[in-house]
This record gives sequence, C-alpha cells and structure tokens, in this order.
Amino acid sequence: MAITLGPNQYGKAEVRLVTVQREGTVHHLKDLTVSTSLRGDLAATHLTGDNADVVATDTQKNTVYAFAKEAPVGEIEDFALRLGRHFVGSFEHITGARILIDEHGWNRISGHDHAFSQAGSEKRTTAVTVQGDQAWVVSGLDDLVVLKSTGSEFHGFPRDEYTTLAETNDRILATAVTARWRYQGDGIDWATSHAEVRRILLETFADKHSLSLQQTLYAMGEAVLKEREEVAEVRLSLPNKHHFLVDLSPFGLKNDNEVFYAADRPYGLIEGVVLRDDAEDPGLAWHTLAAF
Ligand SMILES: O=c1[nH]c(=O)c2[nH]c(=O)[nH]c2[nH]1
Repeated sequence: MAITLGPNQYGKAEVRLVTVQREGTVHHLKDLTVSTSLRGDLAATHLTGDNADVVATDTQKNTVYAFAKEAPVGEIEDFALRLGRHFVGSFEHITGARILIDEHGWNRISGHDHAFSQAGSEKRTTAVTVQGDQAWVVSGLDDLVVLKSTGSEFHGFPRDEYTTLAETNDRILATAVTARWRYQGDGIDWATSHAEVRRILLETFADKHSLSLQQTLYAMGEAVLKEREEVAEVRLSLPNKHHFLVDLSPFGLKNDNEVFYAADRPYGLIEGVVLRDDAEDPGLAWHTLAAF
C-alpha cells in the first residue's frame, strides 16, 4: 500500500488588525480579521520535518502587521493582493497563497473626530487566491439582516401527510444575507463595486414581489450580474428567518397578520449560484475560491 501526501496548505488564521490613520485630529479606523494560507512544495516538512521551506506562520502574522504600517491598508482586496503576491514572489517553494480578510465596520459618532460605534454584525469579506502570477478575487458580505413585512407569498407546494404549513399570500420575509461574488478582469474600484453590489442586493430584496425565497435569491443574483459587468458569478446563502403568526384564538383575539413569533431555529436555508454562461473559467474549482 502506497501512502502519499495530498493537498495541503498552512498559515495564520484570524490575525486581528486594527489601524488608526490620522489626518490631524480626524482619525480613520480599519478593523480587519486576516487569515493567510500558503501552498507549494511543502512535502519535506510533512515527511521528514525539514522546515527549510516553511515560512513560519508567526512570520506570516508579522508580515500582516508590518504591511499595515508600511503603506495604508486601503481596500481589503488590495491589501490581500499585496500580501498574497509578496508570499508567492518572495519564497521559491511557495507557489500559491490564499488570503481571507473580513472587515468589521465602524461608524463615526456624529460630530466626533475619533469616536466610533460598531456598525453591527455585517462584515465585508474578500478571499484572494494567488497562484503563480495569476490572482482571483472573491468578495462578499456576511450577515446583512433584512426584513420585508409584506410583498412575500408562499403557496402551491406539495401537501402530504406530513404537511402542516399553511399557504400564505402575505407573510414576513426575513433573512441574513451571506453573499460572495467572483470578479473578472482587473483595475476594479473595489469600494464602489462593493457598495453597488450591496445596494443592488438590498433594492432587489425590497422591490421583488416574492413567491419564494428561492425566487428572491435568483432575482438578487441576476440583478447584480445585469448591472455589474465586473462580476462573473454570485453565490447567495439565505436563511429563511421564519416569523410565525401567533394563534391568539385562545384569548378570544383575532390575529390580522400583526403578531408574530420570530423563531431562531430551525430555519430554512436557501442557497444558490447565479452565473453568466460566458464567464471566463478561473481555472480553479470555485469551491476552492469561495468561503462557502
Ligand atoms: O420561500 C420559501 N421557500 C421554501 O422552500 C419554504 N419551505 C417552507 O417551509 N417555507 C418556505 N419558504
């Protein structure tokens, strides 16, 4: 029986980095979680413990902090590309790098130069893969919580002996959007593109009269691809945050779609990919690029 080493990568996970950029008394904050993974010819350390080609994960962490000092971090996509290209360009045996960055948002407290309130649970994300002299950027957002209190129906589904769900022509639709979109081309204005994709996702969720969350998912992805030519593919993961009508009849009360029980689990989980059929193939399986 022959045993061989399969695919492997290694790095420092979840380096917490906060930078303060000062413009006189006005401060600008960046709050990031950075994960680095390096790939390449790393058989020796696995097979014999020879670490001659192992860029220590501690060095990877230090590089993140040093790079944040040497030049402004800027957009997370640019910072991830700088880091990935550095590792692949500086060490002969490192042929690939994958850099994941989550950005935690802070809002300036109105009228204050250097005081901030946390924006909430939403995160901006990027996953950059550098392989030799090629690079792929998959950006996204996590936990964008949205709700519409009408404009959503769900009916026409099959009924069997286990079906109790009532058909509805008017329900609350709520979800926490996780989105990933793969870029094609380069010279992209990352900040504008992110803001526009986010706006399109929100507007489509709000505007689209929904017959199912699946229909809403497709409409959201389709709208992004129609408006943003730099995006090749959109992945969405949409938990259906159920709001059930409370039965008020024991109290002699009618519930005219006004009082709901917000269940936290279980939840429906609706996931899908919307893509251009003429999108260039990144040459790597998408699942190796995406965070889900
Ligand atoms: O939009 C929905 N899609 C479903 O697949 C589903 N299943 C369910 O019980 N409720 C819903 N809602």
